[in-house]
Amino acid sequence: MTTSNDEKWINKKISRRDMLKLTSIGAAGVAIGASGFGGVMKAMGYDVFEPVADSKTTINKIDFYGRHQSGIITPVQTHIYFASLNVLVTSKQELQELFKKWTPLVVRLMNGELMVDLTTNTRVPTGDTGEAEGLDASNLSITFGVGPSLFEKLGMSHLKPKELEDLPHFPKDQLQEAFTGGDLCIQACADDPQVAFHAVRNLVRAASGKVEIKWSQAGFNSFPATGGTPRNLFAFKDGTVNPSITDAKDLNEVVWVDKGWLKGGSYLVAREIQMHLETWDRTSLKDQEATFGRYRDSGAAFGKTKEFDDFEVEAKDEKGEYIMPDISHVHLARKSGARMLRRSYSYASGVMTNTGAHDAGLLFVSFQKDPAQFTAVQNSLGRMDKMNEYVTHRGSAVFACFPGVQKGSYLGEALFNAL
Ligand SMILES: C=CC1=C(C)c2cc3[nH]c(cc4nc(cc5[nH]c(cc1n2)c(C)c5CCC(=O)O)C(CCC(=O)O)=C4C)c(C)c3C=C
Ligand SMILES: [Fe+2]
Repeated sequence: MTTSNDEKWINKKISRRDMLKLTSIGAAGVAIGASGFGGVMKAMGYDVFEPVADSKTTINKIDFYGRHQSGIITPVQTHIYFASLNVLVTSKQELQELFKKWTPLVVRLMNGELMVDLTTNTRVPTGDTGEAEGLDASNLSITFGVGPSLFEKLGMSHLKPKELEDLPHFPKDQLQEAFTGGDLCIQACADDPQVAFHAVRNLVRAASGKVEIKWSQAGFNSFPATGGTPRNLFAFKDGTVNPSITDAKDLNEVVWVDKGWLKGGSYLVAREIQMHLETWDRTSLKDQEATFGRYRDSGAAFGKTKEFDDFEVEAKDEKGEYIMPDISHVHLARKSGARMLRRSYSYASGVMTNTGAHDAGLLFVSFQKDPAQFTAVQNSLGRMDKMNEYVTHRGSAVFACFPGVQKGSYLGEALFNAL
């Protein structure tokens, strides 16, 4: 690390007297060689941020640094561990310190490394909980967002983007506090469930006393051996119509925020949606297909043969009836005219104790440049969506996900610089 980099990350203002002290230490050449300028600053009580680089040798690794955070246009991994957190810190400065602390830890986790180097002292708790030892980086991505409630809590309301509001109540919502809201989110996705869980567990542990988990959800996606779109727990291909993650123009139109401190970031909507599998399993295949307006096996839209064949939502048959039923999920979603990048995961969390039914469903996750895009689609689905018979929305949250981090910077820097 260079001296100029170190200097950039000094939290407190350095007084002239302190600077003189430092200069004399430097002149005397004491200890600086071993620990560097950063070490000296730390010893003097200054909080110094030490960046960690993306590893060039780790296999199955997603880069941390870049224009955008990982986990948004990263190819979808097989597992998610999503945590919504409330902050216990009471000042912006403490929150900034937390993100400075988290940043190098996140790079290490995404490098497939332990959070901290192992100690041989068995008398103290270990710095890393250890369950990811021997596992590779597993394409771990970690995405941080801030929720509307954070801004008022920490006296930063003037910096809350006007788009960042709790989602409105939708007609069929049965939201439970236990799956709703949160000041911050950590979305960890990986091709190994333990790697994703380990990341969240250790980041929360490193923030002990500063954050608490409000709600969390583990999820999975299974990809066909030959590749392609995963199927949800209703057995339908889910994620067919999505912006291409390599089409920069489309992503700028649909996903990336282009103004203010959030420029290069995106809004994440999370919906915990229970799927009533027992009811679905009693439904004929014909009705199941009519629910989506797509064929189950091929994933093609009604009247088409291949999954990605384009369709005209208003197209009618010779009897003058819509080819894609007008109350089907896809018809209504498409008709809204709004677009989003969906990145959802199935979950199966045991049994509903009151009914004995599966507690299973979809952790719906979408990214968009404005949460209004989600609201437009959900309003279009409204009370009409034929899928409503089979699902219950029980959780909802929205977060502004920071732009990407450049080496030497830290998560959320643009927000804190705007303070
Ligand atoms: C408000 C946004 C959406 C919610 C909530 C939602 C829930 C949900 N969806 C499925 C299954 C499928 N959805 C499909 C397509 C689709 N869904 C949305 C939006 C929401 N879905 C959009 C924008 C689209 C694409 C519409 C289009 O333009 O074609 C499909 C079809 C295949 C696909 O394109 O992915 C399925 C299947 C479930 C099970 C669910 C909640 C549990
Ligand atoms: Fe959908």
